[in-house]
Amino acid sequence: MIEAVRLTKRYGAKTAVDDLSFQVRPGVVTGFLGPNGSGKSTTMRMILGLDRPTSGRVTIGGHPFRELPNAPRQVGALLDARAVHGGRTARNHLLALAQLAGIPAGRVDEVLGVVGLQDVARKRSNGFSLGMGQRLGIAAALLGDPQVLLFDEPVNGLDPEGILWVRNLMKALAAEGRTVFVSSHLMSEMALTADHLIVIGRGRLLADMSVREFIAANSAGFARVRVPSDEPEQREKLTAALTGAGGFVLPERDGALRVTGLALSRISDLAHGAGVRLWELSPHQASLEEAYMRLTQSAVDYRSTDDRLAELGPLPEQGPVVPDVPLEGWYAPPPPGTAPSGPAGPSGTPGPSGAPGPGAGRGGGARESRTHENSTEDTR
Ligand SMILES: Nc1ncnc2c1ncn2[C@@H]1O[C@H](COP(=O)(O)OP(=O)(O)OP(=O)(O)O)[C@@H](O)[C@H]1O
Repeated sequence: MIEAVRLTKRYGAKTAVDDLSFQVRPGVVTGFLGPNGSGKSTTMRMILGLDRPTSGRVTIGGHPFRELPNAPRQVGALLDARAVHGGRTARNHLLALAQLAGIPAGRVDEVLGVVGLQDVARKRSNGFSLGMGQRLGIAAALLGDPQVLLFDEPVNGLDPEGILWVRNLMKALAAEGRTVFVSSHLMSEMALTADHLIVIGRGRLLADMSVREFIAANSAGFARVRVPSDEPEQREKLTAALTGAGGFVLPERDGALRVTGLALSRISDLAHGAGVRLWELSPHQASLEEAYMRLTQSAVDYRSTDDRLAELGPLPEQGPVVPDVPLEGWYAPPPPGTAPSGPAGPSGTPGPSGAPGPGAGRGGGARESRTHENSTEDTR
């Protein structure tokens, strides 16, 4: 188990990690999520004894990393896949690491096979693609057959097949009872890989819960309403009626209206009262990616000026909604046969949802919201 207690790291005036306490348990994949610059890598570096905490502590199996006997055989990590001596072949790189850690050479060929690099084992790694470099980094992490594994953004640069492979590998390692801690800035990927989530923003803990609890605590139901496409004035009329009744209305890109704060029956009555014909009135559940972006939106350092998330307004107050069928993206209609029938929330929108579908997440997370980088902070 990894345990952080009031972990804090300051670089001059910058607080990269702020009073962070959490536990990472064996047997499950724990996703470590946060927008760019939220302190994930700094936390991982402190777990691995590469950075000293300003205050607080972090231990693995009860010991600080530097005090672990034979650490490479207990803890494996992928931090920066580019940190490889490019002049060496993949096999020689791993052999050097194995020798340092007293690991038998036979294990090198084993892990090369596990990561699928056996055919290029005798090629110099400076000719490797980013994805091959990631695989080599993962091979290095697996070398000591460790019980505790840390992966910092392991799917960076991987193609869809590689991403699936990493996902399955993480799950298999956890199923063997290992502690698997994986950072990412993409909720959509973590939702498919992790069982448990630790979410941070600006170095502070925002959430520490299972994926299922995360959805329940953070997602919100909404209604999608559509008027005939050739009657824009009807849309205006309906918007005025819904807003007047206390609803929050957001126009979607395809002409539909996204409504929160009003029950479906109330929306229907208001439309009828205003003499507006409806082509669609359907309940939806916000995507997991959106829930994540809502949670972290005040903790994002860099934001695009064209950020429609900011227009969404606050989450309507409601009890937890635990979804049980896959979510669709923001603008997709519900899949056939998933018309919900459960109890309605305050907005009258029972929740067809669950893990995000392929369309979940508009724009794929905070990285794409970045318009400029504060290079004075990136002094590593
Ligand atoms: N050595 C350093 N000196 C000064 N500031 C640093 C140093 N390392 C990290 N920081 C700052 O601390 C903050 C957290 O950085 P960190 O790399 O841990 O975030 P991250 O969540 O891993 O981000 P990303 O997803 O972009 O990799 C950032 O503002 C970063 O600029």
